[in-house]
Order: sequence, then C-alpha cells, then structure tokens
Amino acid sequence: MTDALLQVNDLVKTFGSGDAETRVLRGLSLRMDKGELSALLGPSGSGKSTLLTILGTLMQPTSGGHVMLGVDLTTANDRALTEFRNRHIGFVFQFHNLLPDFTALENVIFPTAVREGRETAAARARGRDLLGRMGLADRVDFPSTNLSGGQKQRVAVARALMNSPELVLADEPTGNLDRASAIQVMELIGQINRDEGTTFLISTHDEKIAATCRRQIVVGDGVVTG
Ligand SMILES: Nc1ncnc2c1ncn2[C@@H]1O[C@H](COP(=O)(O)OP(=O)(O)OP(=O)(O)O)[C@@H](O)[C@H]1O
Repeated sequence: MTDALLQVNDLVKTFGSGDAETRVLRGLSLRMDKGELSALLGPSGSGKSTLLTILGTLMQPTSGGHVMLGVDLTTANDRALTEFRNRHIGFVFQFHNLLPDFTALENVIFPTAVREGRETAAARARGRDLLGRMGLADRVDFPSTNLSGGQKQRVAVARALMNSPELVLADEPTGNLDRASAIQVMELIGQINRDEGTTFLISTHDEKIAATCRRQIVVGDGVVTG
C-alpha cells in the first residue's frame, strides 16, 4: 500500500455571510498518496483555487481540515504553518510572478535567499541544476523579461522545486501558454515527478493537459465527484 501524503476531511469553505454567503466547498474529502501526479478539474467557480489555497495553508477552512505528512494543519498556529509551508509545499501560479529585473537563476533562488538571509553556493548550484532540468541551462543568466512565456513558467516551476517540497500545488500553470509550451511544461513536471517523487496537484480547464496526469480529480458542487 502507498503512503498517504495528505488526507482532506469534510472540508467546508464559506465566503461572506447572510444573503451574500457563498458556500464553495461543501464537505470535500480527498486522499493523495506520495508521488501522485494529479490534475484538478471542475467548472469555473467550482472551488479549485479555494481548495489549492487551503491545501497550501494560505487560508483556513470554515470547518473540516487536512493532515499532511502526519501534521494536522487545521490546528497549527500561524508560525508553524509558515514553517511547514516553506519546508514542504511549492507553488506555481498561472501568472509566473517573476521579478523582471532579476535573472532566471536569481528568481529561482530569491525566496530561499530571503528566508536564509543569504545566498549560498549550495542554493546557486541547486538553482542551476533545476534550470538545467527545465531545459534552460543556456538561459540561467538571462533577465527574466527576455524569456518567452513558456520559459518563464519553467523558471517558476524550478523556483517551486527549490526546497525539494513533497507537494507542489499548481493553479492553472499552463493557462497562459500555447499548446506546445503547455505540453513541454507538463512533460518536465512529469519528469520531476518520476525523478524526485514530488507529488503534484495541478488545476486546469484543459482536458488534454489533465490527461497527461496519472490521476484526474474532478470537483463539482463543492465535493469531489470523480
Ligand atoms: N475571497 C473571496 N470572497 C468571496 N468569494 C470568493 C472568494 N474567493 C473565491 N470566492 C468565490 O468562490 C467560488 C470559487 O472560486 P475559485 O476561485 O475557488 O473557483 P475555481 O474553480 O478556481 O474557478 P476558475 O476555474 O474560474 O479559476 C467563486 O464563486 C468565487 O467567486
């Protein structure tokens, strides 16, 4: 039997109150095992981003909760959550959020350098290695503004992997890319998943992109429907 990476139990998330209340997650439960490569599908507004934000410990649910790597993240305090997030979770968003005046390598190592208070040779080596694995060995010292959309998104994936997180949460990482770049990003994610055993949960509207993942998790009416 494979090990559980995370277990989500009866997650409820409500925004607003009274007439303006929106009940987005309505008792969602989900288990993910270590090493999964999963797509998260569902209609617009079904709560995919909300779920990713809660799993990333960036927002608390209204009720229910989740346990990751044996840690109950519902009851943890802010400081413990920040530490947990930094160590175990990586994020990729639809818009890469790269710093335009920084090179590809500087963008990849910047969050780690800020956290550690310095830029170490080990961090630079890890950053270079990851950019190489993203097919960007010849773009390491390019300012990020000079990179194509697909290249920028591959830098963002490398940045998310910098601390060797067990889980990477990606919110429509290919939503802004042409088909060829989207497929390339997914192939590289697949390679990292195989080589490092990193677990990925990737939201997408694109069935073809979802089909490149081993598992498809479908959200509808605030619960997992498939
Ligand atoms: N901070 C918030 N305050 C109020 N409502 C919110 C908030 N965040 C999300 N919502 C609402 O929750 C619902 C789910 O939003 P969410 O972004 O999670 O959906 P999604 O499945 O990711 O959608 P899409 O595929 O369009 O990105 C939407 O109706 C949205 O308007």
